[in-house]
Amino acid sequence: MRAVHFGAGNIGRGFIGELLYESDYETIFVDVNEALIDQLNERRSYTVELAGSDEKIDVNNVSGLNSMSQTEAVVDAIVDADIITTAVGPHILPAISKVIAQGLQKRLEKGKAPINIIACENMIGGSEKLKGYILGHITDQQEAFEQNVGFPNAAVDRIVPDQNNDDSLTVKVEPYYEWIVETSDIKGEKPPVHGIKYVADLTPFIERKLFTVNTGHAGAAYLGRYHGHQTIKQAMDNPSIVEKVRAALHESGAVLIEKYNFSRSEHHEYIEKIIERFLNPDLSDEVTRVGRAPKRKLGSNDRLIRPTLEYIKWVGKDPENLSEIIAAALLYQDDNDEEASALHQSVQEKGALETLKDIAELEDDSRLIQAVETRLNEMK
Ligand SMILES: NC(=O)c1ccc[n+]([C@@H]2O[C@H](COP(=O)([O-])OP(=O)(O)OC[C@H]3O[C@@H](n4cnc5c(N)ncnc54)[C@H](O)[C@@H]3O)[C@@H](O)[C@H]2O)c1
Ligand SMILES: O=P(O)(O)OC[C@@H](O)[C@@H](O)[C@H](O)[C@H](O)CO
Repeated sequence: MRAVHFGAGNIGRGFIGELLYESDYETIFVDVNEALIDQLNERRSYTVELAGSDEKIDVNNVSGLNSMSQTEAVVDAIVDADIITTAVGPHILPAISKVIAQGLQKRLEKGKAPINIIACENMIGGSEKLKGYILGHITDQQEAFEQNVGFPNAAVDRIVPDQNNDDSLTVKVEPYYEWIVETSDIKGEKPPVHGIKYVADLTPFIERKLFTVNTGHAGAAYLGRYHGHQTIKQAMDNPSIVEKVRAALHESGAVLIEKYNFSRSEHHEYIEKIIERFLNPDLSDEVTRVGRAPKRKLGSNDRLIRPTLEYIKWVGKDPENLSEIIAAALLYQDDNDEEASALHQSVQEKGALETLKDIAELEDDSRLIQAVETRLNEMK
């Protein structure tokens, strides 16, 4: 079987590539990083190391293509693929949609078997979103497209920090992982990938993941940066930060428990397990990686604003800890991060609250704005 995977970065190589290999796929990684692509083609193999153990997995049968300069080859790879996956970042999905559309169109012309495209990005409805971008490039055969191309939404969870290994293809990852895929939009057979858990309704799973793992992670990153810490572990070793992150996860958790009828004790165990993962002594994860793209993270449907608005709506109390994380996100600075620079400039020009209202599409008198204002005043 053949997989075409867009994005040979941390999660692409360190998670999706590993599971595809273990499921007998040959994987063609499509990326824009020439050096990485050359190395994949030279060696056809790389290693995944499980942090905290001696276990190493050699991932074989891999190669690389450039999504910008080798479009014809990418199109042909898509024609012969059995599955397509992505892990490029939500903002890159529009950029890869045209070449995917060309490949799919050619598949349809040749009457190939149905195929599924799974976006493994940290967002709600990622595959569906990608489908929207791809549809913008599908000029004919729309009906065949709808019948033969599935875009099942997914939730992926494994912490893969930026890498700093002697071997530049090696990826060190945490042993834990979860890959959940919704069955409702699958076309043809469910892709036989070891490690995927198929569910009929992804909503509770993606919300639990995004509003616990990623809400807590963002909390550690933004509060960590505010207090001068460099890594997530250092931030979480600060007793005041770990308590605020835990309390924020109990705020988002109160909503999740209520909405999805999760067992309270199991959800509290889930929170503690995540805090333990953030404290992993065998991984070094920079707050700048976890805090990257803060404008995206302050979006209305993302890990900070959605759970805070829902806490106000469902629980009716002051979202004390979630709003402190949002305040810290508004004060976040990283000159090497385009979104962080734009955010900082906007905060300087029109103030933190106006910036938040714009990014998160909130009203002046919103309780969330008032809560964040209180926290900002306390933090000054
Ligand atoms: N790292 C994690 O812990 C983790 C865990 C779960 C989900 N994710 C999600 O996975 C996605 C990727 O994250 P990551 O941490 O692997 O980032 P990354 O930066 O390590 O990898 C992204 C890769 O995409 C490539 N890319 C950029 N533009 C491209 C284009 N036009 N065509 C093809 N490739 C392109 C980059 O060169 C890079 O290799 C994000 O949506 C992230 O939220 C990450
Ligand atoms: O990838 P982002 O930028 O959406 O979020 C940063 C981290 O929180 C994220 O990559 C986690 O490591 C991952 O979601 C764990 O499963």
